[in-house]
Amino acid sequence: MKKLIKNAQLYYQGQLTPADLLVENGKFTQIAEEISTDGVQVIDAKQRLVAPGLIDVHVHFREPGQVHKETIKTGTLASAHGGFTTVGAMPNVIPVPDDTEKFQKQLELNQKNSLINTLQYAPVTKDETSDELVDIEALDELGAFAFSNDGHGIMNAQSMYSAMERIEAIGSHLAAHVEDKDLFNHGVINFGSASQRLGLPGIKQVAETSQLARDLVLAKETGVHYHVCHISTKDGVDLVRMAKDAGINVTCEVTPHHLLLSDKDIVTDDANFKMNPPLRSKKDQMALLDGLADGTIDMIATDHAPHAKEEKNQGFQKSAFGITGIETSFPLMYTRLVRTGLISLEKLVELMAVKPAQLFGLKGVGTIGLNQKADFTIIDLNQDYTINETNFLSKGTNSPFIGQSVFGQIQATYVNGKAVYTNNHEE
Ligand SMILES: NC(=O)N[C@@H](CC(=O)O)C(=O)O
Ligand SMILES: [Zn+2]
Ligand SMILES: [Zn+2]
Repeated sequence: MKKLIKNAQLYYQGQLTPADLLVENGKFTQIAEEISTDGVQVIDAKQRLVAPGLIDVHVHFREPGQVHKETIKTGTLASAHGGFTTVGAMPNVIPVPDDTEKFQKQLELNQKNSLINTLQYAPVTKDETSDELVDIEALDELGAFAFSNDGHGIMNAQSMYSAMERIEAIGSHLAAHVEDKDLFNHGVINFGSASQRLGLPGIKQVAETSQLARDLVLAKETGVHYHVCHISTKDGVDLVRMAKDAGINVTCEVTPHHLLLSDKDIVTDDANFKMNPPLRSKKDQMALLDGLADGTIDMIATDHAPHAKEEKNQGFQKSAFGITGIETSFPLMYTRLVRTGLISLEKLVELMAVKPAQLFGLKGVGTIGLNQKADFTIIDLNQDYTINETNFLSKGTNSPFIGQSVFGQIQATYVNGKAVYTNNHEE
């Protein structure tokens, strides 16, 4: 089945350009200023942005184990609704896929239930909490996207060192949730004025930065591609900047919420603002924006971490860490970073598609190109709407951005040339 996308404002080879695109057998077979062919289905993009399908290297689907929070089906539908066609799913499901049998089962589940490309992280250690490494080579062989113990820091330096050596040897990637468990203690909110004001136990910044500093030294020694998950502090950004200057093979991601909010925004005991790492100080937030602008931060990732309502309506002390995020990421980033002039639209597409693909070595995604598979999204940059709980296709509806007005509504998302989400009846 052929499809002709007419009147696109296309992101192509780093630039925005008016174009038509022909899709045949799931691939782009022609990209030109004007294409006319008969007997094809025509989709009028109406001068809207046509971007490569967005890529999020950090999401949590909760299947198996906690399907009341999210399933692979609802998570991937929510992703498509957010303009995403490729995601990296973290392995903190139950059971953790920490051997070849469980990993194979996880891949099969993903395959069976995903509407988009779901890439699967393998854990670094057994159960994500032990010091014992998984069979890194075997899980890589099965198709692990990368390795991460997300949700937990890797406390044992020897385990981290060996993991890095082995992951480097196979050319894979290590994505680190940097958190020193002892320094983190029982905190629920950033340590500082907000924790004091609300009388809640604080999470010290050094819980993040001390482990990050250790890891950067180990990464230098081993040469591994070391990726920092959800960086949240000024000191963290400074460390990554120094490490990059020193030639260490490090990349990092930041979430929309850490870029747009600080602990000042937490005015009541509302767990829509509870996530790990926590929202930091205004100074940290500004440093993240600087790090994004100067290239220290390589990409935006949502850390989409859905939970059930009852798990999020119990205040900071008792609610779960994590918020829904994949559906609001593009509109928020576009509205708050591009429309305000902080970054260009081209740069945003780089941060949300091009760079994640490039830095994680993903072939054939993250850009639009001839004979490449047709993974793309159509976005109306001039359509505004209000984020509210009923918009979400994810089972998780807890967001600190509810009530906010945003531009950049996703009109449709295509994977292999097939619509996996459309907000109207054009297809
Ligand atoms: N970010 C969170 O607050 N929670 C994540 C775990 C994680 O990303 O560390 C989760 O799995 O719920
Ligand atoms: Zn994490
Ligand atoms: Zn996470």
